[in-house]
Amino acid sequence: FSWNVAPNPVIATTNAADSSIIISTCDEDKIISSSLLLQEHLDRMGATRFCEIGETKFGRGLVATKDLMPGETVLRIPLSETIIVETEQSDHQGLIDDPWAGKLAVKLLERQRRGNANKDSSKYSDALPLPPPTPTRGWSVQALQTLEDVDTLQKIEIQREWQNQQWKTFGEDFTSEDNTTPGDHQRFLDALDLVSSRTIRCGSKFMLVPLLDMANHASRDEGGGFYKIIDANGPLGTRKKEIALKVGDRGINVGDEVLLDYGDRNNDEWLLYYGFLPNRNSAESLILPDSQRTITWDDVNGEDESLKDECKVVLSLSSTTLQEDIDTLNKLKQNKKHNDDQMELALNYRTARKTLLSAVAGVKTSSGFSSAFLVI
Ligand SMILES: C[S@@+](CC[C@H](N)C(=O)[O-])C[C@H]1O[C@@H](n2cnc3c(N)ncnc32)[C@H](O)[C@@H]1O
Repeated sequence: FSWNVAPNPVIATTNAADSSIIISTCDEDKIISSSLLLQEHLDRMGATRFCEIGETKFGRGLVATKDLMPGETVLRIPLSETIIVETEQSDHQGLIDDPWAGKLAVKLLERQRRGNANKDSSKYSDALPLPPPTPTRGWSVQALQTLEDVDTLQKIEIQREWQNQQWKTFGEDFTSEDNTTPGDHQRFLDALDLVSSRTIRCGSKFMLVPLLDMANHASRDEGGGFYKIIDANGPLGTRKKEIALKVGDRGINVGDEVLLDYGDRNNDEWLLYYGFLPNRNSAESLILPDSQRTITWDDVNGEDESLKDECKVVLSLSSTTLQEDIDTLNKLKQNKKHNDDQMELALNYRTARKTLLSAVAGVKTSSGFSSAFLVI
């Protein structure tokens, strides 16, 4: 089990930075109070939890309220509180015509709309944060150029097309009750971005799970947990299905952040769907532009000289060295201004890419690639 959804190649034609975000509010206090209302609502609906919403080093997250051993359950949410789309294409990921994301986005927006009449319906959507800062959401030209990779720019474009396709296919479902109003398109794209960064998958079920989806990511090695659907006792001797979040191999102490392993994916996918990059990504892979060969960390210390040479050529095409990029990134972090997030993410992406290229090429930098991963 894992956060095993590589959402479809995704993206957007409108510039999100220029348009108002409608699905969630920018007002942090409001998100916090809505989160607490959601937590209380779930308690009333029979959730079991040994964690609570809290501020963590990754922003909002879940914090343990007691010590827990590896494999213990930290959170159980009744399946009736989740938003589910069933798909037959359970073995395929990233298919451009795979409809689960658009369908989930519509369901999410419907819940929000129903909230006007029934407050419980919108408790989940009210507590959602802004969509993550993926490159399709109004990145500056400078930030996009900083990625320094034509293939990545192409993927961003494909994702944009995919998002618009989803709007064409599912937008009508969402607007059928009234006519399309200004902002509907952006509202749909926001929902799609949220869905793409928060959905978990169990077999053919794609699910938005309140509270569980507030767990931030860490790999299993770094203490990330996992989830599964379980049978639990319901009222009057009945049985009911729940989704359980289980503690990872390191166990958790009270006050620690409860983390979830979202699954292995390369930095392109983290960037495009989640809007962040893990510090260490052992699953990083990239395609060399000339030979179209894929390199991964398994290629480090290999004996294929042509592969090494090609990596050196790719590195030589950049106007900056890895060390220069690391220095720039560190400077940016030290003097961080409000709107530097895109640049930081883009530079992180670029340094991670060059770190892998240097490692496979066998090129040493002063920071040393032998640490295997770039941890800044
Ligand atoms: C499923 S949500 C996790 C909860 C989220 N922080 C919230 O407030 O609802 C996934 C999003 O959380 C953020 N996130 C999760 N894990 C992260 C990590 N290890 N580092 C930085 N951001 C992370 C990213 O914005 C990601 O798109």
